[in-house]
Amino acid sequence: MAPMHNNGNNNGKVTDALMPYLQEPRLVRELAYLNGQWVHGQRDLPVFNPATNDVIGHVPRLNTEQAGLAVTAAHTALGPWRSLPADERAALLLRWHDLILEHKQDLATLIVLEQGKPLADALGEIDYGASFVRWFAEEGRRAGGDTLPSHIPGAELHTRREPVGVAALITPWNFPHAMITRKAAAALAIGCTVVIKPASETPFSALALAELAERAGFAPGVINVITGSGAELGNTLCRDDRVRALSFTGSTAVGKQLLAACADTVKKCAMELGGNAPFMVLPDMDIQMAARAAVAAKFQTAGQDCLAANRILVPRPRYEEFLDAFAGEMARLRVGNGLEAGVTMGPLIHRRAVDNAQSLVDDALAHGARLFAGNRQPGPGENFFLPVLLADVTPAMRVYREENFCPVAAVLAYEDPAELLALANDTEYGLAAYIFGHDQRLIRPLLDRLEFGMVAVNSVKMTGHCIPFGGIKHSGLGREGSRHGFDDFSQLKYCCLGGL
Ligand SMILES: NC(=O)c1ccc[n+]([C@@H]2O[C@H](COP(=O)([O-])OP(=O)(O)OC[C@H]3O[C@@H](n4cnc5c(N)ncnc54)[C@H](O)[C@@H]3O)[C@@H](O)[C@H]2O)c1
Ligand SMILES: N[C@@H](CC=O)C(=O)O
Repeated sequence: MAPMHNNGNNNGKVTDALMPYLQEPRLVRELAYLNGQWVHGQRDLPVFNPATNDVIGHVPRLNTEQAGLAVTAAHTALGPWRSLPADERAALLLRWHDLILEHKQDLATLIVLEQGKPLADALGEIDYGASFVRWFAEEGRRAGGDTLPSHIPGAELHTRREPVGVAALITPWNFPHAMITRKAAAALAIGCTVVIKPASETPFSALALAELAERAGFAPGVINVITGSGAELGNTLCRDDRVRALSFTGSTAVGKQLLAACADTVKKCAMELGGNAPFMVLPDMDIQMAARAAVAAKFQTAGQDCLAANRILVPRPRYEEFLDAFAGEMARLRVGNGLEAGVTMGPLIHRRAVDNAQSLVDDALAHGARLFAGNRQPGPGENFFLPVLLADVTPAMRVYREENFCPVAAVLAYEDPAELLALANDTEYGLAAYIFGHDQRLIRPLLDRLEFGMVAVNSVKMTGHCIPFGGIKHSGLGREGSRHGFDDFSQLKYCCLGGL
């Protein structure tokens, strides 16, 4: 299709591949956003559409000096921003929220083009992302401290909740919009300024958010978006003493490196890391309903979701019945380009992810798993991997131990409640767990003993602006969303006002 628009904002470069799809091409920025200016790097990085492998545009590969300049901008903007009345910060956030929803269709289309998920899911992500902006705008007006009963005669004791300072936000590619707003809205509402480093695979969603923030009227330096190598820029942000908080969402391996890099400057660190969720089917559960829920919980975002149901645990007497039902539900998934009507599962993010999926299946089959359903036909493009159902998975297999992050479902049978709990907790991860069933005598003890930060009973959906999203063990530190979302971006100051 011939391009309809020229956004003309990128020094002669035009993202021809994106233009035909957008109502407002100016949302696509191929420059980084630093101190209220759109800036170049010395080199560029290509951005690919995972469904076609076409290059859809370029963004600057900023160097470490430019990352430092972004921190300087955020540091300079901090004083005026934190001094604004909370109502004024809230008003700006609400304007940003309204602009996001006004441009929902374009923002969702951008997600599909750079991330691959189906358009309906991308539209849902924009609603989800915007909900954090509204929530924190409102909560920021109520985020105060406490007055304490005094133990010192004549003294007045109170605490204030103050912004921690400049916050670095490093985000992944699987939710390129919502993982930014969930952090940025909390940080900004409480009075921090931010430097955002989106994943190199999906920078356009982040830059579109910066464009809308500029239109909303945020002052220069309050919101900065830097693009380039994760390792180079991430390391610079972690080592800069002016950055007082790091909020990271991504893999456990990278999170551990960043935690170590932050030790020297003793930053507040929020870590939203990987998961390996158990999906527990109880003996009294309707099997067809359980299978439908398990397919939804496993294949969302083509399995590239931190909440994906990775280890599906089924009572031995209902095992084969469940496998049949799951295979039937899985067959209804329609794999293809996320822009095509009716597609329910898109491509994986890149070829490396496809190779990893294949190697997980090969490893499981070599260790005795059964390929129950799914096939080895190629998908509709290089980065596609068709859904696979593996039965008879064991703890010896990589697909059980690792966060598999692909459309491979692993099912195991359990004999009794003790084995169910032991299998569910048998992972270094501790993000989310699902229980499907009705028997309270089984559910209550599981709620007590499951080692996960979030547990959903009879619900695939568990996320939202008002809940404290987060994991334990190697899945992370801290919570996002809810009133707890402020904790990693704020610190208490205790004041003792003596009577003299
Ligand atoms: N817990 C959550 O809320 C949550 C949400 C979404 C994704 N995730 C996790 O994210 C992972 C998938 O995302 P990903 O592949 O983008 O993760 P990743 O760890 O590879 O990358 C995340 C971010 O870190 C940057 N980065 C990569 N290497 C770096 C380094 N050495 N130093 C500094 N920064 C670096 C990347 O550019 C990106 O911006 C999965 O593990 C998934 O579970 C967790
Ligand atoms: N699905 C999660 C993000 C994890 O990948 C969410 O809902 O926030």
